Amino acid sequence: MKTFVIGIGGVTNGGKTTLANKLHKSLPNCSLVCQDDYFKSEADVETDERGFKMYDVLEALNMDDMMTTVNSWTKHSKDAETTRQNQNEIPRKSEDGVYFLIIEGFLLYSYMPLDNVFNKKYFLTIPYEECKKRRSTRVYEPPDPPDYFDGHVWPMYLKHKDQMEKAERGIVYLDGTKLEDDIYSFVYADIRKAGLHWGSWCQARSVSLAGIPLCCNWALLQLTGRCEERQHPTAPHSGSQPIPQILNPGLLGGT
Ligand SMILES: Nc1ncnc2c1ncn2[C@@H]1O[C@H](COP(=O)(O)OP(=O)(O)OP(=O)(O)O)[C@@H](O)[C@H]1O
Ligand SMILES: NC(=O)c1ccc[n+]([C@@H]2O[C@H](CO)[C@@H](O)[C@H]2O)c1
Repeated sequence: MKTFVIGIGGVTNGGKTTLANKLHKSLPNCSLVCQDDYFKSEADVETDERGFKMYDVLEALNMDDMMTTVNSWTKHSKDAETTRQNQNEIPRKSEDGVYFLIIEGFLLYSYMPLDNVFNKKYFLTIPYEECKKRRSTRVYEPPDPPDYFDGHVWPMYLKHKDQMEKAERGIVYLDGTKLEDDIYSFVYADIRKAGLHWGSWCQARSVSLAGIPLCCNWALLQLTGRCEERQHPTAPHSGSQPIPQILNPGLLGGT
């Protein structure tokens, strides 16, 4: 089984959906899960002391349902591969045989059950002013009440980003003010680059699935010197030091 799970996280209006849709169209055998599809109904979302509906926290989302979807995709990919092998189909080139899953959302990297699912994590950032401007053109259901951006959305984003950075686990930051096509081309090339070492990568993943801690795979990859993939087998509790990844400084987000 060859699967590759891509996280497209980031700030509200950072361009996650735009990027995820482009990748979804261009990657073969690719599925897409959008976190926004798992919001609870308005009545089930808590209200804070100022009267703001607290949409920008994990509790506003049915994350268990989202995980069920992700796990079901993993199972289906596995079943599809088994069926193909049972039918003695000619094995395709390794890259062709990969099943891609894109998970897109604004609160991906502080939700622990998803953490080991990702093979590659991207995070789009845009500055406060740009974010506020883009958000003001959007109409959510329910629409943002006055002062919602400053009173709830942006503070929750900063909190989430802070938590994420404290536990940095191989996230590639993207500057969401760059041209849409440039961001897409960079990410697409980065994913293809990861695919170049597909064989060893899949081996590492199946070892982890067999129950050996991911940190062992991490060590294995370091020993074999496959630097490009160091960030993949992320081990949140392994105690290993985060390895900064600077693939394309021009696209790095700094906000
Ligand atoms: N690279 C870009 N440069 C300028 N504008 C962009 C860029 N990418 C997306 N946009 C615009 O920003 C707005 C938000 O984009 P998009 O819906 O992709 O963001 P998002 O992160 O999915 O937002 P949210 O999750 O909050 O709904 C849209 O109007 C989109 O056209
Ligand atoms: N989709 C929804 O139900 C909903 C309702 C109200 C607000 N939001 C906003 O969506 C963004 C994530 O894409 C968050 O910033 C929410 O505030 C979504």
